[in-house]
Amino acid sequence: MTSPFLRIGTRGSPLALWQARAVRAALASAHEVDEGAIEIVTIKTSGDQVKDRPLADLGGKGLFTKEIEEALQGNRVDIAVHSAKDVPTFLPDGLMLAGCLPRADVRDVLIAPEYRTLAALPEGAVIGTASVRRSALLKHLRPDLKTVLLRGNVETRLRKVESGEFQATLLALAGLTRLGLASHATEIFETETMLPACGQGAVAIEIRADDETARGRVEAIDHRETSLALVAERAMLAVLDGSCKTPIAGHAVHYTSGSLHLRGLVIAPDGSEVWNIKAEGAASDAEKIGRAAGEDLLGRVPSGILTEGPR
Ligand SMILES: NCc1[nH]cc(CCC(=O)O)c1CC(=O)O
Repeated sequence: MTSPFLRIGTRGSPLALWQARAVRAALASAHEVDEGAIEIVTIKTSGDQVKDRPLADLGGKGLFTKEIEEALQGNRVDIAVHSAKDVPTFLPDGLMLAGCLPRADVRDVLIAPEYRTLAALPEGAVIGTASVRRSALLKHLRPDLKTVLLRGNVETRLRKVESGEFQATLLALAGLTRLGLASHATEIFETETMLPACGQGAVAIEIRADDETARGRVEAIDHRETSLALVAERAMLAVLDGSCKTPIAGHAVHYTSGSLHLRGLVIAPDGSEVWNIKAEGAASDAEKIGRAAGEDLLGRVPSGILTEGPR
């Protein structure tokens, strides 16, 4: 038996599998190998197992990546494919991000089958979301709304809102689109209204830093504009030590002129206060732009906001 061209580690959720297959297709085409030569290995993560508690209670980020990263470190897979949004701010030793697919739409959407828009939701309406960022931004826009924990994969969340358990939920348009479910969106929020999570809409590929072969193969499909935007967003997060507890948002846009614009914010979990930052520079300085934005926010946001989680 010949050994596979590459082994891809991924979660087994429909969204994760879509992403892994998209990476496989891009690799097969760039390297002119049969898709069958690229193996997809599904791995269960802790995030897939614990469904009844907020992610913040479970020690923050890494829940959807830990076991996949262990498989990567243990040489059981060669590359790991993740939603960039779920990749921890600080990677485990010996691992690195080597590339991204072209970014999809970064916007969040409302799914409110009965009321359709945020403005039309009745006073005190209940919104199901597992994201402290979305919960805080929603409350900033509509302080009367209630948010409750809603975990589970995209399909489960849709089912709960459609059965009337909640009046609405918020999801990333990118995930819905990948699953062919974008028609469920009843309102699309512009990024000015609801700044996305760092990495939202991007698919990132992680490798062992010392694996030159995998690196070369992944770099051949890297979408540079997306990777540079991700570098800026993640550099900002690294300064703020972003965790699931602290609502942080960030979005960088790479313009064809070669400039990179980054917007970021930190928001009090109850939505009562927001700290914004805008930064720009040459895309080649992506890391510097992100770090400076993070440091600017760090200087203005009360430390209690960054260290205390919402309860
Ligand atoms: N944490 C779950 C997760 N991770 C990535 C996406 C959507 C796809 C993306 O943003 O690339 C989602 C679901 C959601 O937030 O709606």
